[in-house]
Amino acid sequence: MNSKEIIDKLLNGEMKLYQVDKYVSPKEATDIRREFIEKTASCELPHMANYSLDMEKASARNIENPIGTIQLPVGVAGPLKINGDYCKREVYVPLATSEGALVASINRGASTITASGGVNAHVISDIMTRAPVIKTSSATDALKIKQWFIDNFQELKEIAESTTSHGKLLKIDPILIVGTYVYPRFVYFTGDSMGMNMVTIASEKILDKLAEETTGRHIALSGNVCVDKKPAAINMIEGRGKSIVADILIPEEIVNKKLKTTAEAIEEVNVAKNLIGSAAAGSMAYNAHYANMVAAIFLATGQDAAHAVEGSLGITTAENRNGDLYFSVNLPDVPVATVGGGTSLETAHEGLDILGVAGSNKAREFGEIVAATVLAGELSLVGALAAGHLARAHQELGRG
Ligand SMILES: CC(C)(COP(=O)([O-])OP(=O)([O-])OC[C@H]1O[C@@H](n2cnc3c(N)ncnc32)[C@H](O)[C@@H]1OP(=O)([O-])[O-])[C@@H](O)C(=O)NCCC(=O)NCCSC(=O)C[C@@](C)(O)CC(=O)[O-]
Ligand SMILES: NC(=O)C1=CN([C@@H]2O[C@H](COP(=O)(O)OP(=O)(O)OC[C@H]3O[C@@H](n4cnc5c(N)ncnc54)[C@H](OP(=O)(O)O)[C@@H]3O)[C@@H](O)[C@H]2O)C=CC1
Repeated sequence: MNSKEIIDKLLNGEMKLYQVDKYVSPKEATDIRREFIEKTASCELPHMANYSLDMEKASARNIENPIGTIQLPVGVAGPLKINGDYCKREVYVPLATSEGALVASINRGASTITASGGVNAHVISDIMTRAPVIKTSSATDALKIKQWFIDNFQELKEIAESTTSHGKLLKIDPILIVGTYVYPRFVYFTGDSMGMNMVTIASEKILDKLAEETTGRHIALSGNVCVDKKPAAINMIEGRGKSIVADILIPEEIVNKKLKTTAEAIEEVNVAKNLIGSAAAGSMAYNAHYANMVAAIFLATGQDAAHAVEGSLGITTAENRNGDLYFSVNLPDVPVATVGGGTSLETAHEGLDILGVAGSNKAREFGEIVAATVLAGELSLVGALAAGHLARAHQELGRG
């Protein structure tokens, strides 16, 4: 069948968009679907058509019904000096965004940090979670299922780990009970992958065993106690992905020169805005804009963009120490990968290459870089608010 015949079949409803791949190569299928959309939406898509990415590879594992790619500008911030447990060097950070002033802001934070000797960063927890929901007939039965998980942990660990050569089931904790429903939170180590496919496959095996040995009926493989891609207190407290803390002491003269303000003013803004303002609003993110830095790095390096929701959680602290500024960011929930998922898409791999963290044994180093970048952007924005420069900056850089 040639492309004209396929488009005719698509237009008259005889073929579905995802069936095009059966007749032509992934690249041709992409072109045909795009042409079909151009016809049905009466528009032209020359920019989505223009890409260098290997669509055959992408359509095998990253995308269904592809019609092309989108492009976002990528800027860099740096040099950013990091004194981490895994990352001990200066980096230039790739950032994909369309928000004018954001890269400038992170760059200013990086400049402030590097002039101050670097930012400290520590990964304090490294896990990925999946929590199914299981239905029982009574709270008493629910407690029995909870006990079954506790009593059989070693065997369940072996079952889960039989599905992966890198994943490890660390614990099942907490096991929540709500009436007749049981929510065991399976906590895994997933190596350098973000791990959601890995832990989902492993957890399903555990549920097969549950079905064989108990009367519990699993209703859904994800019962929302994981908590994946939603903001949640359990993730803030227990952690998810990498939990990371980064901090720095910035000398008074550098605060004055680079941020055009004082430690006292920054402390005041942080308390009034990030702590009290967030509490008054019922926000779960006691910070100014972690999501900005997390989303921009995630887009540049092939992370799952929806996880920016989780990366937005966390608390910023700022202290005036006799004119010097102590500043910290605390990120409990940053799911990152240097293998798997979208990390092998060509531009994503290049983004990881800029940071020197593509491939195995790099995920914690990457986590520290994310946290250091978050500190850079957070510091600059809180500094701009303290100096009264926010509107001016966006007037100049966001409306050029
Ligand atoms: C815009 C600045 C940086 C100007 O800051 P400045 O101090 O007036 O600029 P400067 O010309 O004196 O330069 C200082 C440093 O900024 C950097 N810099 C300066 N200009 C550029 C540029 N064009 N390109 C790249 N880097 C730039 C550069 O690092 C430079 O230092 P150097 O390296 O030369 O020693 C500052 O005013 C700023 O950071 N403002 C805050 C902007 C910001 O953080 N926006 C984030 C988005 S806001 C948002 O989305 C969330 C929000 C606000 O709604 C959340 C909430 O509710 O809080
Ligand atoms: N399934 C779901 O419910 C959800 C899926 N996702 C998607 O899941 C994807 C991410 O899942 P994820 O499991 O990370 O990725 P992949 O499904 O891409 O799997 C990555 C695999 O890489 C292998 N691997 C090779 N080297 C390493 C290493 N050094 N460390 C760890 N693993 C290694 C592992 O194989 P082995 O296991 O054999 O050791 C691992 O399973 C993303 O595309 C994301 O969008 C997101 C949210 C939910």
